[in-house]
Amino acid sequence: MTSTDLTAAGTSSVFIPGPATPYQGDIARYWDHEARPVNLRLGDVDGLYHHHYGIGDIDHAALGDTEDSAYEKKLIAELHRLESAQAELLLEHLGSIGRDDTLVDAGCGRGGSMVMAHQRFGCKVEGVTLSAKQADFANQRAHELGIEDHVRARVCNMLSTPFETGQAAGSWNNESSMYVDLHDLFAEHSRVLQVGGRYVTITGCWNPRYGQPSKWVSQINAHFECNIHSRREYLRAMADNRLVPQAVIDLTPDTLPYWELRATSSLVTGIEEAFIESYKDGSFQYVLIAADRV
Ligand SMILES: C[S@@+](CC[C@H](N)C(=O)[O-])C[C@H]1O[C@@H](n2cnc3c(N)ncnc32)[C@H](O)[C@@H]1O
Ligand SMILES: CC(C)=CCC/C(C)=C/COP(=O)(O)OP(=O)(O)O
Ligand SMILES: [Mg+2]
Repeated sequence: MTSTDLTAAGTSSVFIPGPATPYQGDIARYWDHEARPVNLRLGDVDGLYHHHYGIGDIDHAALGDTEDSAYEKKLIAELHRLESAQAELLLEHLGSIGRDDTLVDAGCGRGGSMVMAHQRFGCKVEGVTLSAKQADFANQRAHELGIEDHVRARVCNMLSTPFETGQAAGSWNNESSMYVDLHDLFAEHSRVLQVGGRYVTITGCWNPRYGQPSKWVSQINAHFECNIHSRREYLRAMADNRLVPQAVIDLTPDTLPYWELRATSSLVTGIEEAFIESYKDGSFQYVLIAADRV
């Protein structure tokens, strides 16, 4: 078995098993090397670093005149505001969470959603990511904010977590479920959640009404080395794992303004067209699913 001793990286002295599969090794490397300005410059706005997209209407008054020398800075702040609004919507769907509760963020990235969850509920938040760089980053931010006793990221496979059965009052995947088999994923959430606990995901999924994944969906998969599932697959895998949907919200119209604004910025990455076109032709959807663990 391969292993990583993260003592030198400052994260933990515990023995961490290597990736469960060669694919997971690819994904760990991908996120270890990720440093796109569209993510870092947005995170620098207020110290919440996200790896997900935005929702909501553009505040044109806040953006002001495109000719203004401060316009680009305002544009970055606006994109960041929309990404944080996305995380707020996800957290809202966790329902009422107490200070003594524990939440699990599966695929936590640099930890922006974890910090927001702690600030909202005062509770413990445990995150897992395949990337040691991301876990270090998230733990460093928690330390800087003085919340390291409540917010912690670990290098760990979300399909096989160290959490106790029934430990969590809530758990979520924020744009991280397209890297795993959904039956395996929901079996693990179902194990970790207490009965009556709440699971929430915000994800991009292909639309069964379109027929099969469109060329745009294939382009997004290739760009991120992920495997986008269909909406039908989500609902089936939840039903098979004691997760009963309470809300299924199509956020596609709410995320389009974010993409159209982002496409005009200097921080474009080249994937904007695929998101805009697939949302418009109906082959791809941005959805929130909130489910009760029964
Ligand atoms: C697009 S990022 C989303 C990050 C975060 N949820 C957010 O909203 O900012 C995808 C994340 O999923 C994580 N991930 C992918 N497969 C994973 C797995 N099998 N176990 C744990 N984390 C995984 C990656 O390491 C990365 O942190
Ligand atoms: C909705 C779908 C299909 C998401 C795929 C997962 C993903 C890579 C999310 C955004 O990460 P990011 O914030 O690092 O990406 P970017 O650099 O494009 O902002
Ligand atoms: Mg991003």
